[in-house]
Amino acid sequence: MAERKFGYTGVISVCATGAVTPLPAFPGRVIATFSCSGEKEVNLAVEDAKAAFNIWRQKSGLERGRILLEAARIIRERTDEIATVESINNGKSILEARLDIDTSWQCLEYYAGLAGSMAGEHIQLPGGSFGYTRREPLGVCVGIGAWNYPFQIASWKSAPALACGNAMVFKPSPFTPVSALLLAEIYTEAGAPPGLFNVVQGGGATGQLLCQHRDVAKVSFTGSVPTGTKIMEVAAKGIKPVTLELGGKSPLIIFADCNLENAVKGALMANFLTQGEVCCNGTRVFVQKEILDKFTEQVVQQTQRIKIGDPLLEGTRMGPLINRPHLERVLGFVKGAKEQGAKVLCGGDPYVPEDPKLKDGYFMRPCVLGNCRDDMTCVKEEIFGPVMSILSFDTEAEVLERANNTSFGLAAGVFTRDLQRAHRVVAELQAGVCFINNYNVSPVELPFGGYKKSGFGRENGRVTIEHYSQLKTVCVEMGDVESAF
Ligand SMILES: NC(=O)C1=CN([C@@H]2O[C@H](COP(=O)(O)OP(=O)(O)OC[C@H]3O[C@@H](n4cnc5c(N)ncnc54)[C@H](O)[C@@H]3O)[C@@H](O)[C@H]2O)C=CC1
Repeated sequence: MAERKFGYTGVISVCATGAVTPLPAFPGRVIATFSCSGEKEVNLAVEDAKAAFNIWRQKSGLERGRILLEAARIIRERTDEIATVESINNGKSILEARLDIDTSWQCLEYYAGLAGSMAGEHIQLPGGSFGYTRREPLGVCVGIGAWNYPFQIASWKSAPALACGNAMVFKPSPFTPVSALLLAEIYTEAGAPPGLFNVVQGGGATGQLLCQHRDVAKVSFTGSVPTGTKIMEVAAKGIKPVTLELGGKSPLIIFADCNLENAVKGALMANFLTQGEVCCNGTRVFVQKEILDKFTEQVVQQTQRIKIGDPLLEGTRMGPLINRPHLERVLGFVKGAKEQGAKVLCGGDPYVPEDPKLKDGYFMRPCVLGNCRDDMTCVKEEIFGPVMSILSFDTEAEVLERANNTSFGLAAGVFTRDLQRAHRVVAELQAGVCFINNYNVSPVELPFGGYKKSGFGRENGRVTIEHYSQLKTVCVEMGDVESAF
């Protein structure tokens, strides 16, 4: 077995006992052991990031961009290797892991391009006086990630942070601790000062230590609503800005005039990527009555064809869920849905692959639920697994009201051939990210983030610069002081 040791940037608290082996991760097998960071290690990591920040903030945007571009190049070159680690880390198929790595280096490239163009304004004032603004970094930012897109989340948070001149201490989810370390290694190799992107490991306690640290200027968090609430409370005590990327229960609206083939593909994209463990999934699929039967039949057929198994095999399209308790939770939602009157049209049960090595894996068959009503738990709560709920509707006004009847507001989708209807509907949808005639594509040029309880702040796109920088106003007097005294 080839051994691979993970390198770290600067002083970090991670202690990987033994090497991580990027070979088939048999279910339940320990691939790496990390110790959680306590107060001492968190302090060291922040101290280290502060030192790096003092070097980094003095570089021009162009210089920072050059290092980000180099890091993007290294990620691109190592795509297969990183994707393999990510697939083992999370359980997602190798095909999807490669896509995650692609969007990661694209994000670095995008912000590398913007780094050199960040600028303030010059404002003329009376009597030859003037003012100007400087766009300055915030300092040491903290990134806290969920387990579903470990490398991508670390990249989407660090790229804009670093482009703006900040340092970042990042804490991955304890369920997927491995791949963020590769990113740290790559930033260093690309020429970033040691400690600029620093990784600490641990769970909630470590996360809290980071959020409350007095030298931390900002927290960007991806995870659940309850944790987001706690983070906001802690950040409020220090008057720290936060970006919160939280959960969702997004609607996908299929009108009768849609291109049915695309709508069916869209519904699968909206529900079954990364074993359904995707925050922006369109899990409430509203289908106009006229095409309900046809749509449902085709969706079920295609869902049954999804190949489940070893995520490292090229043909696999769905791997295991993140862990046993989560699998049981998702299966529990299916059971509850049946009890409330939903009909399981396919899947929703544990899956045992033929390969004996995989027999204890956390696999389940992707599930389509019919006969759903808006008041069912499976329709109201985020399941975060491969479970699609199909609901039927009659009119546009009705479906809009039902689609918006949720405390979440991350994403929404609409399939129709009617151009005016498409834009009219998305204008009314209470969601931060809307898709017309597609679902779950996330080009890094477009801002991503939620409305309502799905959070605030944005990742990707130009706007994120606002979330990782602050504006300094400089007022310059060219005449004499006119004193009031
Ligand atoms: N909007 C978005 O971009 C995304 C949102 N999510 C959401 O994340 C959730 C699933 O991810 P999980 O990892 O289970 O979420 P989680 O909220 O349990 O944990 C997320 C991260 O927060 C850390 N954490 C836990 N307690 C903390 C505390 N008190 N202070 C600071 N950090 C703390 C965890 O260790 C982990 O790194 C789902 O609700 C999903 O919708 C997931 C991916 C993307």
